[in-house]
Amino acid sequence: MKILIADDEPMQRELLAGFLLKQGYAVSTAADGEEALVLFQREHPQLALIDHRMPGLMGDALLVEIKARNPLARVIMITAYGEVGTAVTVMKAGADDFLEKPIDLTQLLEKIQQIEQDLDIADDVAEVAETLAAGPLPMEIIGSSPSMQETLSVARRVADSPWSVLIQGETGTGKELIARLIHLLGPTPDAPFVEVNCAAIPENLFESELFGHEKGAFTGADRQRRGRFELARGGTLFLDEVGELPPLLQSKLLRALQEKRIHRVGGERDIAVDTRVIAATNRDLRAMAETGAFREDLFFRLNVLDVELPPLRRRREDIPELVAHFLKRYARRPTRVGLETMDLLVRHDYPGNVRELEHIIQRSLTLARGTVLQPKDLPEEVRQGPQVHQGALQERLDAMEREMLSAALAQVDWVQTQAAERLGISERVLRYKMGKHGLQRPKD
Ligand SMILES: Nc1ncnc2c1ncn2[C@@H]1O[C@H](COP(=O)(O)OP(=O)(O)OP(=O)(O)O)[C@@H](O)[C@H]1O
Repeated sequence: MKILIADDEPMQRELLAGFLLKQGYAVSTAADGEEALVLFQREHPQLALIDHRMPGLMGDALLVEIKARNPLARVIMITAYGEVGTAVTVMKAGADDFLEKPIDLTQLLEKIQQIEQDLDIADDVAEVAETLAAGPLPMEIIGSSPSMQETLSVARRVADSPWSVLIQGETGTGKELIARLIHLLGPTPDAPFVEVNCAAIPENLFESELFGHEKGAFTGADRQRRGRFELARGGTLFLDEVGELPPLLQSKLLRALQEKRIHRVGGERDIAVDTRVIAATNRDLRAMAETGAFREDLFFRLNVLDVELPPLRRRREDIPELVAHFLKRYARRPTRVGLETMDLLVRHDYPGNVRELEHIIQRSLTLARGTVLQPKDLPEEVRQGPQVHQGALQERLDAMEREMLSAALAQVDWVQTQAAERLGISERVLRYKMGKHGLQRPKD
């Protein structure tokens, strides 16, 4: 049996690894959650021993990621002594078992042997892991409309080349899905696919997140850490919402792409990386490059190949098929969609695109009484159908929206989290709306 140990505490890690090796198990060790995930993808262990408290990707998050990649893999969570609450939480979150510190090695061995007995199906685990490792499979991408077919055929053609790809499309159109498809169809489908959401990382942590850091590089850097660029070595680095990358990082990314080398924060030497970069954006990056809001040379680097994802309202013929797909995925029992309901679904405009449709189906399923979705199960804005008073009214509303957005943003010095909170919308919706109205932080 292969066992993965994830613990940031070197002593504990080595103690466990040494003990388990002596018992004849194949052991690999990781010092943090990200590394653990990479190892998990590569080696398909049947069991992971995870320290609940780790910096970076926490034990909880790692648990979820592992179970998402292979539901059959077992996870034993190591919790601090006396933290009954934590133990309950991790079990609820899907851990198979937990052990309190200090670890009783005899007890650990018993648990492992029990798992081994349960896992006569050990071979199946490896097989499932292999199919799941790279995320959603290509056939899960729905779209027979001509525009989606065109997009998919471009994606297939660019997959083989080593060049950077820029995927453009509104929020929720499936950019990440296409990025995974390109990775899977590329020359190294088994290598890691590592995602970075450029809008979600605080500016001061960006460089270390992307390129890693050496021990002591800054206050709090109490150990060496590899960045996502390095973790994606040989595979694909997916830079989501690349338009949000701060200017300094834009230069550093450009250098990394040009020289195929990176530099950890506080590091003395360069590290060669043969990582393919796929970037995605819901903003008009070309326009941003033209106005100087995004480095033009970086734009050209990223945009060597480009894939365009059409908004859902431009390919309404895909809607029924997507509805069927999400019903199959989320309905607990066979469920149909009434004619009138489907009609409303096809006519809705979906500013949040496929993700919005997915959420609508999920939500409707929880509201529906019978096995047929009715119009009353749909959210208000879908049920009302397309607005008749477009034109003048729409223009006024748009103008009002734009004004409210820019006022809210200016009040909080363009901190998007705070502006979204003031407006009572999610950050994602805020960014979408900023894109729609071409709102950008003014340069000082
Ligand atoms: N063609 C499709 N077939 C099936 N599912 C899809 C399709 N397109 C998108 N989805 C689903 O819709 C959701 C959103 O897709 P994804 O995260 O890839 O969008 P995105 O463009 O990367 O969004 P964002 O810009 O907000 O990051 C996901 O759950 C994805 O699985």
